[in-house]
This record gives sequence, structure tokens and C-alpha cells, in this order.
Amino acid sequence: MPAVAAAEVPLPPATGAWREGDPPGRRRWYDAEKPLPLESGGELPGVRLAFETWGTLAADRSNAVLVLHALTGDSHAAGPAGPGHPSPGWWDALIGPGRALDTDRWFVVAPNVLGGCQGSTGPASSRPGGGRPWGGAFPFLTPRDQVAAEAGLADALGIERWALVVGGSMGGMRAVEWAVSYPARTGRLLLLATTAAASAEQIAWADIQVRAIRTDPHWQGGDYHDTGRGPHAGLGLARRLAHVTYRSEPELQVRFGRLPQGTEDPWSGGRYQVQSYLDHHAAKLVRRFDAASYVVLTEAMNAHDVGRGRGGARGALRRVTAPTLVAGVDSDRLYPPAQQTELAALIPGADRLRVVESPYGHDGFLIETDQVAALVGELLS
Ligand SMILES: CC(=O)SCCNC(=O)CCNC(=O)[C@H](O)C(C)(C)COP(=O)(O)OP(=O)(O)OC[C@H]1O[C@@H](n2cnc3c(N)ncnc32)[C@H](O)[C@@H]1OP(=O)(O)O
Ligand SMILES: N[C@@H](CCO)C(=O)O
Repeated sequence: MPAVAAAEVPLPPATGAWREGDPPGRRRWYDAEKPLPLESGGELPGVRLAFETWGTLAADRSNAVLVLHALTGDSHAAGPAGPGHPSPGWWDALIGPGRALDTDRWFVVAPNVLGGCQGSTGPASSRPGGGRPWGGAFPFLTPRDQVAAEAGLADALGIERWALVVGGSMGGMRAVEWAVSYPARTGRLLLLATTAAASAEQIAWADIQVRAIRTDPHWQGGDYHDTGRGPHAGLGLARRLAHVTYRSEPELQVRFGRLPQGTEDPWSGGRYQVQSYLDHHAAKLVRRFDAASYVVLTEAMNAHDVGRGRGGARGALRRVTAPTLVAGVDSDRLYPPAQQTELAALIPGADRLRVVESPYGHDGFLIETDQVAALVGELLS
């Protein structure tokens, strides 16, 4: 089957409305027909998910793969940088002709998460009816809500069962929710650097990040979207803290040590290299990400507990029928491998924990693409 550009992929009739023509070329939108009932009560009207696809959906729709991004990722999982995409796809090394997710064979779908800010409905979106942005009134979401929205997208695409659902970190939270909420629709499962439930420490790091945003004077209760300003300083602080947790102590030490940044003097107002590095990542995120989305998604991650109302993690994970691989990164201090050991032990179709060897910490699931490709290959073979 030849690879075709996603813009040419014939899509089946949708139950929701489709919107074509985003300048980057590939992004499409799914608009839900009905409001989404929320786990916390109430419902979210006007749900839209942005998504991108690669490859061709087989006539029997058996070759669809769902790729779920992490906290600040988006639907641009593959493909080059370009207008609307300042960076190449975050898993470009894995998705494409001849790659682990070979788009000559697989139809790969990557949605932007509900609550996000890269085309899907989130706090920066207008309320239905063309009103002001949701802002602080955007409802509390959980990963189950986000997965329920993704199930609507799957319905609209005519995909009854994914051949594979794969995700890392926050994407792994949604992937495991898929396998528990919709076992018959999850053919295979690859969980990377993720957990059955957000831990006390993960909630603690997240809390500091959310407070950094909410205490920024430009937060305005989350209703800043049409003020021309935003809690950029708070978001930058949140990213600095988060980024340290995404990497490992030895990596930072080997890479930066105590070196000053260029000719700057840390004893008189200048920065160490590592400070400059964090400044860079903070500024980069502030340019591309909405602070209120960051809060909504972070709180959704805090709410992640696959066992809630299902007899705990053991009771929930027993429902998974998919052949499963669970992998952790050996240097991950944010999602330590003990969390993936638990997942592997409790999912019936999983065997021993796989370990991605990396000096880079949690971000290893994004960086060590050769090792992740080998896991994908093993699971799909
Ligand atoms: C799907 C998802 O999960 S999220 C989508 C992808 N993730 C992100 O975009 C999150 C932000 N980025 C990251 O987390 C990481 O950069 C990764 C995981 C994508 C890639 O990691 P690495 O390749 O190891 O990149 P690293 O962390 O070294 O950062 C490199 C950047 O730091 C900059 N940098 C390095 N040292 C310094 C310094 N002393 N001062 C300032 N900047 C510095 C580099 O110039 C480079 O800039 P650029 O990214 O604008 O080109
Ligand atoms: N660097 C990743 C890590 C979160 O898992 C992100 O920004 O989404």
C-alpha cells in the first residue's frame, strides 16, 4: 500500500462535522454532535478534537493505530516543521514509511487531547455560540473524559478497534484508560513511562506548577484570554520546575556542571548554563502553549487513577484484554520504573517490565526512539 499524504487520505463519513483546510495541511477536526458527559458531573458542549493522520485506513479498518501525546505535545506526531509547527513531529523518528509505525501498513491517528490548546477544545476556545473564551469557567476534566472524547473521534472515523494504542507519560495515562474503558476496542497496548495512578509526589510537583501559574497577577482567575496578556511568568516558572523533573540529575551535572553561561558571571547577576537552559525551555513553552490549558491538563493528570470506582488498580487492570508491553526509563525520577512494574504485574496480557536505558530521565520516552521503535516492532510483530 503506498504512503499517501494525510491530506489525501480518504476518510469515512463522520458522525460529526469535519473541517478541512488548516494551512499546515494535515490537521483536521472532529466536532462531537452531543455534549460530553463529564466524570465530575455536568457536561461539556461543543467538543472539538484536532487530529492528524498518516497512512491509509484499510477497507476493513483493521490497521488503525492511536498515538497519544504527553502534556505539552500535540497532534503533530510526525512530519517536518513548517507553518503552524515550529518543531518536527515529536515522534517523527517512529512514524513514516519503513519506520516502526510503518505508514505503508498502518493508519496512524494522533489527536490533540481534550483540554489542550493545539486545535482541540480547551480553556482558550470560544464557548459554543461564539461567545468569549471559556477561561476559568472551563470544566474540570479527567483522563476518562479525554478518552471518552477520543472514542467519539474513533466512532467518527469508523474505527471500531485500534490495532494498537500507544502513549507515554500523560499519553500513557490515556492509553491505559482506553484499555480499561474499552477493552474490546484496544487491540494491543504500549505503555511508556506512565502509571496506574498519579502518585503523591507527582501531584506535589504538579501543585507547585499550577500555583506558579495561578499566583501570576495576569492569571485573572483564568479569564485572561482576551486581555492581550497572560500568566507567562507563571507558566515559565512551571515549565522550569517541570523540565528539571523530566531530566536526570547526572545528565544535568555532566552536561552543565557549574559552568557559567557564556561570559555571564553568576556572582553578579549572570546565570549558570543550566539556568540559561531552563530559561530557554520556559520561553519556548510560553510561546507555544496556553497557561490555562497547562492547568487543566495538569489537574487532569492529578486526577488519573485507573482504579477509581473499579475496585482499585488491580480490579481495573484485570479488564485489559490487549497484549501489552509496559516500559519505563531507567533514569526516570518523575515516573519511576516501580510504577511501570506495577502496571506490568497487574495487566494480564503484559509480561515483564521493559526498560529503556537512557541518561535523559522521563524525557527518554521522547528521545530514545530506537529503543521505543524496537518495542513497537516487538508488539506489532
Ligand atoms: C509529545 C510530547 O510529549 S511533548 C512534545 C515534545 N516535547 C517538547 O517539546 C517538550 C520540550 N522539549 C523537551 O522536553 C526536550 O527538548 C525534548 C524531549 C523534545 C528533546 O530533548 P533534547 O533533544 O535532549 O533537547 P534538550 O533538552 O537538550 O534541549 C535542547 C534545546 O536547549 C537549548 N540549550 C541547550 N543548552 C542551552 C543553554 N545553556 N542555554 C540556552 N539554551 C540551551 C538548545 O539550543 C536547544 O534549543 P532548541 O530546542 O530550541 O533547538
Ligand atoms: N517533555 C514532555 C514531558 C511530559 O511528559 C512534555 O512536555 O510533554
